[in-house]
Amino acid sequence: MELTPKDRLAVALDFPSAKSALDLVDQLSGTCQWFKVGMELYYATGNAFVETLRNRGFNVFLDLKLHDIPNTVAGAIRSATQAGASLLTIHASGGPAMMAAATEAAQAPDSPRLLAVTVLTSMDAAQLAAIGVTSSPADQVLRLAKLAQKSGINGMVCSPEEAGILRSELGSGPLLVIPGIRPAGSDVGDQKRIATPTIAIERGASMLVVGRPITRAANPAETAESILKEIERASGTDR
Ligand SMILES: O=C(O)c1cc(=O)[nH]c(=O)n1[C@@H]1O[C@H](COP(=O)(O)O)[C@@H](O)[C@H]1O
Repeated sequence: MELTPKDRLAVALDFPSAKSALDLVDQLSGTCQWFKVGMELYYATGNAFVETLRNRGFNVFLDLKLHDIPNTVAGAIRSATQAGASLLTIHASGGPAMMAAATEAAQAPDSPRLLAVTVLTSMDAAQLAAIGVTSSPADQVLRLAKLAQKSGINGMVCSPEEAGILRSELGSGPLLVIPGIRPAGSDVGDQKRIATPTIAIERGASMLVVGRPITRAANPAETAESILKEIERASGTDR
């Protein structure tokens, strides 16, 4: 996937209705090219909202984080494909059989490209230990990312902390999509493994996912513009 600087920022539309999401989209149109539709908005609006964004010329990242038995995930991917999203997330922790079934279900030319979510950026070592994972977040991310790659999934979601290790271990092929982005001085909120846009890009991120630092900013378009400038500066020095 060829990425222009504008393609390297996806704004997370974590809103409860089409109206509130479109209010923000209107403010960002002209600045941003990619929007992420996650569970909150998708459960409220379904494929219709994805189609609305497509009709306005935007690229859609459908973040459904599918995690179920292989047959169910494959069916969900076929249903979601009808919406016209370019990217779709599944949980790598669903395991290799689930990821293989997902790959198989996303072979149509109009299928979204799949991204395997490794370890949520809201989790730290203590949260992982609480669910019985005693590896460090970085080791667990790498394990899941390698499994995803073997299952035919060539895009991963991880935190900025692991972007560098995944880029060096997996090579230049995978699309590394990085949430947990916090421009200097912004609220951390519920995120645990975070970094600035510059650090994430320098570590090899393909695309950054930014929600609240933009959607809750006093001037979302200005904030998005300054993040895009930061991405451009950082990519100029790195890739
Ligand atoms: O798959 C994701 O996009 C995702 C994975 C992850 O590990 N962490 C994570 O925060 N996200 C999403 O990225 C966005 C981050 O939002 P902010 O924390 O508001 O910037 C949210 O929409 C999350 O659902």
